[in-house]
Amino acid sequence: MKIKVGTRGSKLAVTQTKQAVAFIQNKFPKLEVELVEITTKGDRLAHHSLASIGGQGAFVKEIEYQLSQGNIDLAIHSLKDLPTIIPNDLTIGAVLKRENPLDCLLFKEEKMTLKKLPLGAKVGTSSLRRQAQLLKVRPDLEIIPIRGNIDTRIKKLYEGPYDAIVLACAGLTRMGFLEQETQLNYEVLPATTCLPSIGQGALALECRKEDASLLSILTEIEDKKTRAEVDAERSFLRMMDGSCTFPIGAYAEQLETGEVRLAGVITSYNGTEYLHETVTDKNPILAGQLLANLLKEQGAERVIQECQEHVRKTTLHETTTLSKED
Ligand SMILES: NCc1[nH]cc(CCC(=O)O)c1CC(=O)O
Repeated sequence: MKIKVGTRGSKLAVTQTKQAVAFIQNKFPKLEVELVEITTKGDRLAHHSLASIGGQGAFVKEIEYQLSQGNIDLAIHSLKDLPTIIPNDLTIGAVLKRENPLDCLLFKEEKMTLKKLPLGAKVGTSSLRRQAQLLKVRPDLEIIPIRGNIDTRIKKLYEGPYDAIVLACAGLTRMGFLEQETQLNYEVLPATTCLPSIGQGALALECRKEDASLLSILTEIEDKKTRAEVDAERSFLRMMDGSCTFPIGAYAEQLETGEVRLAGVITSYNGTEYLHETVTDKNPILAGQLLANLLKEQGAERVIQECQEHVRKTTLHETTTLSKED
């Protein structure tokens, strides 16, 4: 059997596609794979704001189109970039065992930590979720937008106005940036400080629903624990209407009992309003729904609406805007 695997051209996308393909071929050595590079609107317009090019979905839509058309058979995405609702003819055939799901602060200076950053230090992120959770513990920080792929952002840390930037551990690890010889100065942000983006650290393997032969392979390589965890996180996001722009984070962990413990956060843009809850349930989808309902009871919808109004007001005259995720 031979399949075409689509990937974006960014270094991270190519790296993680190759890692996933190697993993599949290790279990199915007879599977032949051809890599097809797809340039998305999001990649071509990397210097524009995400909101102006159609949000995070812009990276995904063109790849899904090629999948639906049959030009490729498999797409490998960072799950956190994949909207909770995907086209009807497509499905997530497998999720792979996830990397460290947490966020990471990279510092310009050696031996720096979040606690030790000087008053008013400049932190680069275009993610409202990261901004809000950082400002909750350090209201004095100055948040400055930053875009571009991982390499570009690390370069900007050293060449730009930033004292620190925030990136996901997973991408940094896959690209080898957290190995000792790179000598980057970093601190992993614990879930108690910064809940990650829904699905962060996991790779999703998307294919056509009707592609039974590929689906049977994907079922075999699926990491069931990761699937349960991201099902819970995505169920929560779906209930909160994750297509909109507001700070939302979640982290699920499947316990030894099989139950899923799910923590979630919804905040105002600067973290002064902060709704945080944890639920545990044996059904991941239900866990997500329980959590969403708990937070709604505490006023989540008002916090979200106020945040969206703030974003609308502050981004009217700017070319660079904040997005749900960066
Ligand atoms: N939207 C950008 C993006 N999409 C996936 C990752 C890497 C982390 C992952 O796979 O979850 C990143 C970079 C980042 O947020 O630092």
